[in-house]
Order: sequence, then structure tokens, then C-alpha cells
Amino acid sequence: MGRAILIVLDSVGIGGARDADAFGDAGADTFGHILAAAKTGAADRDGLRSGPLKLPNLRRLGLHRAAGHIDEEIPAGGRYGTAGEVSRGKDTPSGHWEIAGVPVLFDWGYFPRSVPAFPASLIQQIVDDSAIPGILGDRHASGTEIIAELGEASVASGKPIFYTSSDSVLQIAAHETHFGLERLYDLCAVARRHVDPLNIGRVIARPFTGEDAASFRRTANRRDYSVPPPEPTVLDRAVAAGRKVIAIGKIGDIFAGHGISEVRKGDGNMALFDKMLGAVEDAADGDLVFANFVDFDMLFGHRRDVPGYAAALEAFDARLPELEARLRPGDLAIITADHGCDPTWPGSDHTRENVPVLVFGPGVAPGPIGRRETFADIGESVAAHLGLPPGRHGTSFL
Ligand SMILES: O=P(O)(O)O[C@H]1O[C@H](CO)[C@@H](O)[C@H]1O
Ligand SMILES: [Mn+2]
Ligand SMILES: [Mn+2]
Repeated sequence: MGRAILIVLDSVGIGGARDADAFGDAGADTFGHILAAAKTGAADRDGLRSGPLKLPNLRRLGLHRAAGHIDEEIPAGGRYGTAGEVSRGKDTPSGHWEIAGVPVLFDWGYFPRSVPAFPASLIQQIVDDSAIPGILGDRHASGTEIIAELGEASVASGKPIFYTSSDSVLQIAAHETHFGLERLYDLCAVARRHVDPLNIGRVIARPFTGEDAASFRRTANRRDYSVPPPEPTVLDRAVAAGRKVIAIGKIGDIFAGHGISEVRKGDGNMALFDKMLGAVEDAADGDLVFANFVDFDMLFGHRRDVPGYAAALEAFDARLPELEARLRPGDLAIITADHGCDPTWPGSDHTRENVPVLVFGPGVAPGPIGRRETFADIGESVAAHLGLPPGRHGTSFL
């Protein structure tokens, strides 16, 4: 049976979603547009990277083939294909829960694009229950931009910054020491209670440090307050069967701790890769290591930074042989994504896209798995590999 290693490259979509138009995303293609930009030099940045994308390992595992960039030069080194999303949203929890076998077939609550964006009664309840002097922001925004704009006023007034995006999310930014990190966490827990009736997917604490607009930086102490998935996922099935589920990065938060035996966090993709390697060494037969690599989305997709995204893909690719060297006979590894976030697309939000499905391991015979109709096929394949009972939303491709 071996172990299963499930890897989400956060936002590394490959375009082609049948329903992209309904999201205003027809033509969005995170990987394809970075690949194309790199060919023309549009992904060059002095001191960072230059030239065509160098992804020898992901290419060998079939990323380019999965994405429809036919590549006959290199024989496929793994099973490769693509998956479409059936969940209604293009947000992180929907993508991850569907990967884990549970699509989100209900509508999340969203805050309108108006200013203010939050209902006055909601803000009043949160202010009353948390003893803050009021709030700043109260609109849709990019997190880094709104901290640069309102961070100094927030520090001076003691009012935290509330903002949202096209995700089902209430984000609260406050200074880590002037406001206080624990106080920010307590405030988010209060806010979590009050947004429950509005069906909001996540409240996110976004602490920052620095002393003025030019030096404010968000820290790794971000914390997500998520609702749990609507029904048991493959993670819950694994834990119920006595297996260990080791969550790397924000996986534990995304599943609100449900079906998670152990959480290992890291600051940035490279630290997360180290944590993942450690977990692969520690996992026993039948266990699941589930990792999320957040930088692609948070640092480069939302910031619409093409060279940064390209460099992050190359850095991840360069470390893949370290993972492959730690795989044992019978292990199954899958690389996929939870949605797109095309850095060439207008705005700063996610993009509705298909995702790659790259399946590899010492005993995995190379070849195509075609287009899967739901990300849930990934979780069901993990279940089949680990000998867990099947769920009701997907079909194993093993
Ligand atoms: O601009 P920042 O704060 O990074 O916000 C992004 O991060 C949120 C959570 O991933 C998303 O909803 C998106 O809006
Ligand atoms: Mn995501
Ligand atoms: Mn995101």
C-alpha cells in the first residue's frame, strides 16, 4: 500500500475550464501564460531569473502535456492529466475540499463590492464583542495595498483594517505589536462567530510589522478561521481508519483541523518543502502527507507578478528530485492545484481554471489519465491507494 503524498501548488491552474466564462475568466491560464511570457522575455527580472521556463522535473512528470503543450521530446515520467472543478466557487477551501473528495455544491456568502462592504450590524456586533474602537477599510482590497494605505492610521487609532475580496472571506489586518497578535487572533475568533450566519468561508488574521507605509510587511503569523467541510473527506476516512494525516502549511487551517493528525507549518515554499520531506521520512505505510505551497498564490498570483511566479515554479521544480529520492516502493505522489490565479489577468483575484494532475512514484506506470470531471477523483484515488472506503463524489483513476 505504501504512503500517499498529496501536493497542492496553490493557484497553479492550466486554463481550459468549461465554465470559466461564468466567472469572467474565459481565456485565463496561469501556467500557459507564464510559459508564454517566459518565451518572450516577459518573465525576466534582473537578479531573479531570465529566459524560457526551466521546469525539467515537472515537465518530465507531464505538466506540459497535461496543460496541452504537446511535448514529444521527453518521454512521460508519470501519469498525467487534468481535472475540472464542480464546486461553485474558485476559492481555496472549495478547491481543497473537492480534492479531498467533497465538492462544495452550496453557495458561499460574499460581501458586495460596495463601500462599505460589510453590513453595519455585523461590524457593530464585532466591535461590541471585542472592545475595539472601530474599524478601517470596510471594502474590497488587495491586502498589501490596503496595509500600505491604512496601516499608519490603524497603528495611530488602534482600529484594525477589515477588507474582503471576491472570495468568501473577511480579512482583518492589524499591527503585530502595536495592536497585538493574540488580540488580533481573539478578534478573528469573535468575527468568525458573527459571520457564521452569513455563510462566510473564512476569517483571516493578517498581522503585519514595520513602522511606516514603506516598511510594513505581512508576517508568517497569518491564521485562517475556516468552517469545516460539509461532510467527511478522505482525511477523515484516513484518521478513522487509524492512519496518520500530516498537514503541511495551511492544510490544517483549510480543513479546520478535521481529519488532521499533525500540523507542520513553514514560512515560504522552501521551508514548506523541507517540512514535507521531513513528513515523508516520518510517515508509515498507509499514512497521508498533504502539503500546500502557498507562495505561488499569495506572493505572485494575487500580486500579478509574472517573473516572481516563474521563479517560484523553477525553485519548486529544482527540489522535486529530493522528494522522489525519498519515495519508497508502493508510494503514490500526486501534484495538483486548487484553482488558478493567472498573473497576467486583470484584477487581483483567483481565476477559474482546470488543474494539472501529475501522478508519480516508484511503481507508477507513465501514461495519460485524460480529463477528470471533478477534483474529487484525486481524493478517491488517494483513498483507493490507501485501502480506505470510497466516498460518493468521485472515481479513482488508479
Ligand atoms: O490581497 P490578499 O490579502 O493577499 O488577499 C488574498 O488572500 C485571501 C486569502 O487567500 C484571498 O481572498 C485573496 O483576496
Ligand atoms: Mn488557493
Ligand atoms: Mn488566494
